[in-house]
Amino acid sequence: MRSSKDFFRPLAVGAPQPVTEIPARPSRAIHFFDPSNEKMAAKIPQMVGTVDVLLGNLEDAVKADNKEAARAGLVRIAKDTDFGPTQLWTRINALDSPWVLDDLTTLVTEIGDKLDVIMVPKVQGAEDIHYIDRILAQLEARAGLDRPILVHAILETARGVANVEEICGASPRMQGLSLGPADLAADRRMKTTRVGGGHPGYLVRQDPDAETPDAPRATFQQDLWHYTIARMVDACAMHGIYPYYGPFGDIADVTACEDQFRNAFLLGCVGTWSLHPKQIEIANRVFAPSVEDIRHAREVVAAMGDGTGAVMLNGKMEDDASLKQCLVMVELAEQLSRIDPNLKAQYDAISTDSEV
Ligand SMILES: CC(=O)SCCNC(=O)CCNC(=O)[C@H](O)C(C)(C)COP(=O)(O)OP(=O)(O)OC[C@H]1O[C@@H](n2cnc3c(N)ncnc32)[C@H](O)[C@@H]1OP(=O)(O)O
Ligand SMILES: CC(=O)C(=O)O
Ligand SMILES: [Mg+2]
Repeated sequence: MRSSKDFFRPLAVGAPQPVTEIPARPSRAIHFFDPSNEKMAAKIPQMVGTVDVLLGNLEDAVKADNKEAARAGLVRIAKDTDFGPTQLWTRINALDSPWVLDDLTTLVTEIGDKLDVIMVPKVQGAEDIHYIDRILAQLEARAGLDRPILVHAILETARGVANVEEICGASPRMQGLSLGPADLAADRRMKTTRVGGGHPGYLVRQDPDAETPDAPRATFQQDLWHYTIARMVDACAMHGIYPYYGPFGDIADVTACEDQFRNAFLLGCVGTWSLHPKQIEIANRVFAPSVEDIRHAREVVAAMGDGTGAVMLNGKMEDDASLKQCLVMVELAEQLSRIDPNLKAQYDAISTDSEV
């Protein structure tokens, strides 16, 4: 175990000072692209400003024969593109793969100054983060970087879920976690073949009626991912880092995608992945508080005065704790307003309404 005094010392001579806090940068959608796919890659410069995070994917979904082309493509895109307010992330190959060492060496030395976050797949425990932490420090020192690259882990093995708290706390670089429902389902030997989302077989059924025991009984589909997302949210909150839903593979089913994203937002996630351009709009809408929620939250803030005691507002009790819930929403709306003029206009219009 590292001494708490050493936790914020660089892990290599000449590496940048570790951060003491992870900045709350809006990241409603982490948009995946394959840098070896020329058609997709050509679209990336035009997507800057339309999405909070662009992620050059090097791992699963990139063919083995294209791994080197994907890495080189990402370097080229990063060098040639001004990302403005949009963050640039990458997902490297797994730590036991033949590609990961070159992924890290090439990306940090060539475009480390452009990369905000490195996503690490199939993280099993703190030892994986310790490995990444040290090698990143060495490479950052070699590249002369002046700020550390942050690390995001995908929760996609049963062991990773069992170790989720230690993963979140393993390094000051830890920025957040995403759910990896496809690999996680396989690793747990779950019996679903879908990439995220629900399953019609995972349900509860209404009790039989005593008078008509043979009458049809309503069923209610349940969320397969509730347990894992809830664990992830608590582990991230405990360590001051950010939880994200992951991929929703049924690109055509925009309704179920929106539902899954909203469940994650309500439970505490700050964003999700987008695999196809049409999922960006869904994520941007869902991972922002609604105008109604902000109107209510501002009313509570105004009614609560110094923030203590209890008041009645529209027939409901509000107190110190509900004020804190409202402040979560108000702060998120303020952060998003700084980068999204449409949302700013919608939230600003509320003040005008209530002043009239
Ligand atoms: C379990 C996991 O690990 S999930 C993470 C890994 N998976 C991924 O990253 C998948 C990323 N997405 C994709 O590969 C693709 O979107 C697919 C394979 C799902 C669908 O691709 P297509 O069949 O080409 O979709 P579609 O025909 O609807 O595409 C429409 C346009 O959007 C483009 N497009 C599709 N996906 C993307 C993307 N992620 N980013 C940018 N552009 C895209 C296509 O190139 C196409 O362009 P065109 O109109 O100029 O021809
Ligand atoms: C997200 C991911 O990598 C998975 O579901 O396996
Ligand atoms: Mg995976």
